[in-house]
Amino acid sequence: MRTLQVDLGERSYPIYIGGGLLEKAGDFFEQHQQSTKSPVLIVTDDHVAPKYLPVVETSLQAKGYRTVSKVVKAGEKSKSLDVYEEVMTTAIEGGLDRRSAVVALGGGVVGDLAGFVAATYMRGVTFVQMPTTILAHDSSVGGKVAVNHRLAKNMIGAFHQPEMVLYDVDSLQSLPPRDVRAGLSEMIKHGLIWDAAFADWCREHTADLLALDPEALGYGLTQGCSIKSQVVSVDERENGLRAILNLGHTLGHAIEAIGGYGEFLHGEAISIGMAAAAKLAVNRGRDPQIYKQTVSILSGFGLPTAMPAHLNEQDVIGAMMHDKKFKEQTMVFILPLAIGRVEIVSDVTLDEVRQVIAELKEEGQHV
Ligand SMILES: NC(=O)c1ccc[n+]([C@@H]2O[C@H](COP(=O)([O-])OP(=O)(O)OC[C@H]3O[C@@H](n4cnc5c(N)ncnc54)[C@H](O)[C@@H]3O)[C@@H](O)[C@H]2O)c1
Ligand SMILES: O=C(O)C(=O)C[C@@H](O)[C@H](O)[C@H](O)COP(=O)(O)O
Ligand SMILES: [Zn+2]
Repeated sequence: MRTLQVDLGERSYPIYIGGGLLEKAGDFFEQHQQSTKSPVLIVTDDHVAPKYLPVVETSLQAKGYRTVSKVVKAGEKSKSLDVYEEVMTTAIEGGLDRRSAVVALGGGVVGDLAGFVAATYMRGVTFVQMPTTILAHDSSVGGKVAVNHRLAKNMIGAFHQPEMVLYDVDSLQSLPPRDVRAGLSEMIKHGLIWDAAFADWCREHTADLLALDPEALGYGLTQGCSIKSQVVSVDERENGLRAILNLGHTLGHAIEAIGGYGEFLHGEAISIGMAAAAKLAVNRGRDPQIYKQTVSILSGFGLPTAMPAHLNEQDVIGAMMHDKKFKEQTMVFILPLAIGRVEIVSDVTLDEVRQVIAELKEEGQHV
């Protein structure tokens, strides 16, 4: 097992990464929740529950915790205020008190939803992340929790750090291939924003990662979590540096929203967004190799890098204008300076965005 630490003063917490950890959930829980046996709410989805819920329930119950479970429908649509209210109802009916914990057992959807419940139930209770997707190496670390609004992603949320992240990498073996690829998109992002050598390593280990080779996965997830926690430790609430974690998200979130939170997976939309950011950087005079290399690594993983032809340019721009990063008539974009290095640029005009959308549609015709 590898252990990383997210350094945030009194809100610091460990990330445990290894095999067989869900079976030991009760032991880890006791270490972190020694003083209370208040009921625990486990939030999961209907793909994850049949596979991993019983083992977590059994492990917690064996240590004397009473558990209450809420199984939501799998998929991005469950990151909604309606489902949030349903989970709250389960928490209240289940008798959770102020010393209770909420556990997110699943991917980023369950993590963001359960985290927002933990942040707001009785004004905030303990939160534990048990990620079961590759993508969740990103979402389980850093404390951003939220649900979506019909008009814009993650619009209703909070910062609420977990007490610990228990990352059982054995669980990843049951992921469908599409979710494997989408999860690797955020792993590649961590290389593109922070560490050229790690981006290279991802490219060189494309086949191993797609095949869920345990050694490659363990290394890749540890590096991804480590980069994420280094950034978050410097800037917990996104007053500056943390914005770099948003590479590809300005456009990506718009694509997810206009796709009705289901047509495109988060990692897929972010892949298109990363290609767009690289193209924008090149249009602003950066080395054309940046775009070529970005597209090469992403497409090597089978990720999309072209703007889908059926997406209407005006709809995309309209959705982007609801984003947290829209200010007056300009957009904040994270743009690559080179592979492994990015800058935060706050003066990208809508015309530049229109041009990139058109160019990425053109690229799509050559795929
Ligand atoms: N809070 C953050 O910092 C942050 C960071 C990145 C992404 N996110 C959010 O994360 C979400 C995407 O996360 P995701 O890609 O994990 O999606 P997800 O939670 O929907 O999981 C993807 C799919 O895999 C299934 N699944 C999960 N674990 C499985 C397993 N072990 N075996 C088989 N199937 C399994 C799920 O049921 C789902 O169908 C988005 O909402 C995105 O906005 C948040
Ligand atoms: O943790 C962060 O900060 C990120 O930006 C990570 C992103 O991968 C993630 O999708 C996040 O939820 C986006 O945050 P938002 O503030 O743009 O909604
Ligand atoms: Zn993301």
